[in-house]
Amino acid sequence: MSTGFLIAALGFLGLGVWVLHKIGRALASVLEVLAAAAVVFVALWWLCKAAFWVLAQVMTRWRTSLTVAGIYVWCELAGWVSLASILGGVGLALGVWQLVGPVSFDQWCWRFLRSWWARWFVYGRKLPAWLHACGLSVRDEALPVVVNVNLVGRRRTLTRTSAGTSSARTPKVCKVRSGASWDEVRVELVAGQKPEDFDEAARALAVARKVARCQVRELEPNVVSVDFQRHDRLSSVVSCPPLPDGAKAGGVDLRNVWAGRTEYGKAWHVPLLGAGAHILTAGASGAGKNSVMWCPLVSAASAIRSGVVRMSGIDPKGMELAYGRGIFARYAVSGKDALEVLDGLVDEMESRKRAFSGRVRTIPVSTEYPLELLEFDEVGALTKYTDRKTRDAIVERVALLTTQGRALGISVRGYVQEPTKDTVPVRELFTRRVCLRVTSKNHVGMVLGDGAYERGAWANRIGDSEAGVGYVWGEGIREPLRVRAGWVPDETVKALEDYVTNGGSADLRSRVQGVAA
Ligand SMILES: Nc1ncnc2c1ncn2[C@@H]1O[C@H](COP(=O)(O)OP(=O)(O)OP(=O)(O)O)[C@@H](O)[C@H]1O
Repeated sequence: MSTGFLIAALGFLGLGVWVLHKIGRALASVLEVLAAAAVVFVALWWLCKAAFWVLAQVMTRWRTSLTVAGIYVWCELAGWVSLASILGGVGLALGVWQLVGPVSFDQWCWRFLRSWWARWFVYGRKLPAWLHACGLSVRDEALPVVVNVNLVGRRRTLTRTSAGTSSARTPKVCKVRSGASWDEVRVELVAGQKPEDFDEAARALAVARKVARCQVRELEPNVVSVDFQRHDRLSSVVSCPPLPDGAKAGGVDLRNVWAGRTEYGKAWHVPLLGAGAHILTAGASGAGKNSVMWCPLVSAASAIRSGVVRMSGIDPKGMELAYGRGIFARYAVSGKDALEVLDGLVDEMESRKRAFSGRVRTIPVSTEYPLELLEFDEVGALTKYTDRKTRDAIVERVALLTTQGRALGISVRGYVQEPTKDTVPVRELFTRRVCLRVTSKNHVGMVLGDGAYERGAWANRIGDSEAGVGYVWGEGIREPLRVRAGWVPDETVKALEDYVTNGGSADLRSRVQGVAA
């Protein structure tokens, strides 16, 4: 009995082991199939991703793709030695070009290479991290919750994905243009951002890039250009143009008169006539207001000499314009005389209105109806520090001329040290403003308008040695532009006076009297 039971038990046990063995083998082969399928699936997934990435690169970076394809085809057909020798030859030719004509080399070749390099190796790689560090990324608070289940420790944890840059959306770098001194990086904003956010972060971005200046320009509602200044092109003095040779004096475009250079290495032109011609220049003592005044006059010398421009000057200090007194047909030092000059201009304006009303919308300037250009130095001396009656009368006349003079060929250019509303109550009426070195950050906004400082017009940080450097903003200019006025030495002012008055033989005052008569 016990032997039979033992045999039966052993039989069952054997059967059980055999069944388990079969089940184990079946499970193992199922798992094997599943693992193989998973490997194939993952491999296919990565393959598709890689193919998609390559396709995207070819589509979006077609120049790089073409270059790579070209190099590959060349190596296949002609071998790498010929390619290397040709590249070496091209490099040598470029080196010679750089030595012989650095300006044309930069303009036609180097800036494209530099832009390409900056796009891929500087801004493409580093800008997202700088933007994130400067608070210019949008953190996605609705990140997916990841559930970590630990079977061994029977513990479950809920976590969000990491909070680094990968969890935040940063603006996309669209294009980089690298000029001689500025890199202009065009970025596309992400939803939730506005251009003003970039304005506020401009200084932090400059620090991140380790440059002195960063300026933000709004190009489209969702695209801004973040400009980094690599070199200061305005660090050395800009010379004013030579006076024309009397006999060869050509016509002057009074809407576009050379006044200095911009930080982009281009010429800075100012209008003396038409849109943007009423210019207010503010700057602390010694900031270089006089070069902003004299340089365009030197450029327009032939037009002043020929009588197409008639100059008026108000010079409360009696020193600055007095140095070139001969070029001014009307001139005043005291408040009473200033009022007389302004009245003369207002009368001229009224007579032009009568002569042209209903016939033209903008009068053509000529020797008969010249551009009346008023240079009003130290505006504050007469609009704040005189008796109330004179002050009010002066402010009223200046307001009349700046609001109505444009179409009638009358322009006013004012200069002031302290740009507060008390000192220049009519400052808003000047259509274009220049802010040279000022003593306080608040003055920048007072001169150039709200938001100018945030947009990079840091006129309070201009150094004492940078006389003539300033920012221009106003009608016709989208963003504050850093410029340096051409430096006009005393002897050039004298030469200008000599040129305009034809060696002192022309009495410009008679032109006013002639018209009045
Ligand atoms: N564009 C310039 N480039 C280089 N140096 C300049 C320039 N303009 C002026 N300077 C230098 O700065 C000095 C002061 O200039 P300027 O007399 O024009 O200042 P300002 O602003 O008119 O001062 P103030 O209001 O006291 O008359 C000049 O004597 C000259 O040495």
